Amino acid sequence: MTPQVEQLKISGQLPTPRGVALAILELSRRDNTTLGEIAHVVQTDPALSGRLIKLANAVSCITRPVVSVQEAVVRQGMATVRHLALGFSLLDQYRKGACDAFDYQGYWSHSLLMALTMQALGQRIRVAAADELFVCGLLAQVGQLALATAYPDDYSAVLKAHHDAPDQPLVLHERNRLETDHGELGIVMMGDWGIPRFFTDPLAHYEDPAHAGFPHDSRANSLLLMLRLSHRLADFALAGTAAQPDLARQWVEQAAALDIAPEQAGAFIDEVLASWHEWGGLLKIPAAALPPFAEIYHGHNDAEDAEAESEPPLRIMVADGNAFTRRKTMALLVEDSSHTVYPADNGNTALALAMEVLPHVILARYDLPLLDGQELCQALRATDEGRRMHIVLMTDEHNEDQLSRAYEAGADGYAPTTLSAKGLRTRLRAAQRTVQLQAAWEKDRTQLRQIAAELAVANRRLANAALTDLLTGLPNRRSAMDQLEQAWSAATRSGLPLSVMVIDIDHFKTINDTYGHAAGDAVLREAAEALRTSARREDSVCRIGGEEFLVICPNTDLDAAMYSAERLRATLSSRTIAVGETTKKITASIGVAMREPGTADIDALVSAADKALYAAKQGGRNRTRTLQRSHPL
Ligand SMILES: Nc1nc2c(ncn2[C@@H]2O[C@H](COP(=O)(O)OP(=O)(O)OP(=O)(O)O)[C@@H](O)[C@H]2O)c(=O)[nH]1
Repeated sequence: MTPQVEQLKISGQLPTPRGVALAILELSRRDNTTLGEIAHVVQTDPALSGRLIKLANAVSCITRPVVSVQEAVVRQGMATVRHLALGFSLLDQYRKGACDAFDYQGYWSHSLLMALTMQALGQRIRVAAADELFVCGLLAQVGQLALATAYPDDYSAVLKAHHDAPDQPLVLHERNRLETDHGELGIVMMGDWGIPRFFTDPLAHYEDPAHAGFPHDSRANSLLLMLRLSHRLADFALAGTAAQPDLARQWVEQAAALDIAPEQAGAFIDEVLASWHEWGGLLKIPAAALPPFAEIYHGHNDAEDAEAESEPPLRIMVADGNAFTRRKTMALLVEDSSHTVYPADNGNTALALAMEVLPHVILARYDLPLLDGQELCQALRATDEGRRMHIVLMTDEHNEDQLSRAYEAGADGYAPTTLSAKGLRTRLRAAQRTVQLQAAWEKDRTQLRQIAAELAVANRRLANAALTDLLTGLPNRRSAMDQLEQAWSAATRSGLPLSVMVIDIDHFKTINDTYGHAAGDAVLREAAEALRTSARREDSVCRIGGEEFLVICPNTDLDAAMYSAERLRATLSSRTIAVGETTKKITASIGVAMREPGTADIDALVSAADKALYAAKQGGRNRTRTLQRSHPL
């Protein structure tokens, strides 16, 4: 401990909790204090009671909600309650102070977000109780508050100097002027408050982790990474909108070191920021609501988009049972890239995850637990999706037998586990080419399918146009003959009768001559519409000549056809049709014929109806005739 810190402690100038928090702190130092006694003291402070209950519920989502202070105290334990009471007490007492350049509100806003991030990370990475991590985050920078409290004027000068020379770390500015720094001071204070060294040791190094020297797989190292990530998230939330996209990307890169895959980052951050906003309201600390993290993160510029297009982002799965090498590989993969990386810590998880997220590339350790790399490869290659994946097996030693077994199992490549960033990029390039080819092929296939679909539509339109009379929309002569051919075949097969009628508008030439061709066209359209809507549903009305219509009547004998024809004739003659400026009544003559054993083909049938039509015209028009046997009509 430096003399300055010693001096500060003696002079009593450092922030200290008061009231209930102080009582709890002192009570918990005694050997025989019970949780019931602590709960009793907590209850005397309604604000503290509410905050403890809220926190207890935030981390115990599986069990039933906590509703009483006693329960919250039992669930959190004496040490945690003591530290939470301390943190909240400091927050309430030091909302403002004499240090002009110190942003007290901003300090608590940052600390609160660190606390909530630590708590949320604690739910994923179980290095300590989530409530303890909350306190650890809340007090992580309490040394700054202490310096602002003890040396208000000097610390203002320190902050101004840091503002003018931001490249130099704050601790250096602090040391230059005050011969101590917030890190050192904070750790001493927390030690005095009984916060275990397990929490305070990483605090000494998290702002400069390169010199920490903790073993990579140690809890202290995890805690250090968590503190760093929490600090970065608080920096991100409090930064201006211009700086946020870059900070967001840095955060995602660093989060990979704690197995938080980039696509999980958004949901994680949004959730933490939502609770920050909520707690901010509760504690009356600024905590602005931010847009969804994905929106900030994807604020790419055009140059980046162009780059991404030339090197498409990949879905990459890193399957490695060793947490350290897995995180290292993940960190290398997300560095300067927009790849999405999925971690798996054993072969079974890797297989299930691969089938779910369909990665483009799999980097799998040969010695994966449960299902080794070779077995994973074989299992994947047995599936359609798995055959498209680019699989690189990784091993520690160069072993010829393993190498040949890896290729036999279907691996695309082989790499040492100690792969450098450059080596990794080289291997990804091959996968990227395959993905680009697959994407180009997929694009071509989609385009071809589109063209084929458009052609089919165009062909159908053409076919329809070729079979449709443009003026009336009715099937034209060609279509009529096709339909009649089909009806003829059906009648041959079924032995059912088949009849046709030929309908010709009377004195149509006069309409044309009197009112003009356009008026004639209008009359034809009206007549066609009248015939189409009045004919029986199973009959087909077609226009086979100028003012001549053919009606095909399947499964209809002569009597029924004559009856139906007469109905159509009556319909036409009852209509008043607008012709130019005036209206006109039209009539039509109809010839009917039924297929008989002696009828040779469809031409003979239509010709028989034509002859009957001629008879109708001869008989005075506006009538229906058949020549096949005498008929009362
Ligand atoms: N407006 C118009 N007229 C057409 C069309 N097709 C044919 N015509 C005319 O229809 C008339 C047919 O007349 P005709 O077959 O001589 O006999 P009609 O005047 O109908 O007298 P009948 O059939 O003997 O009652 C001709 O003047 C053709 O020019 C068309 O698409 N539009």
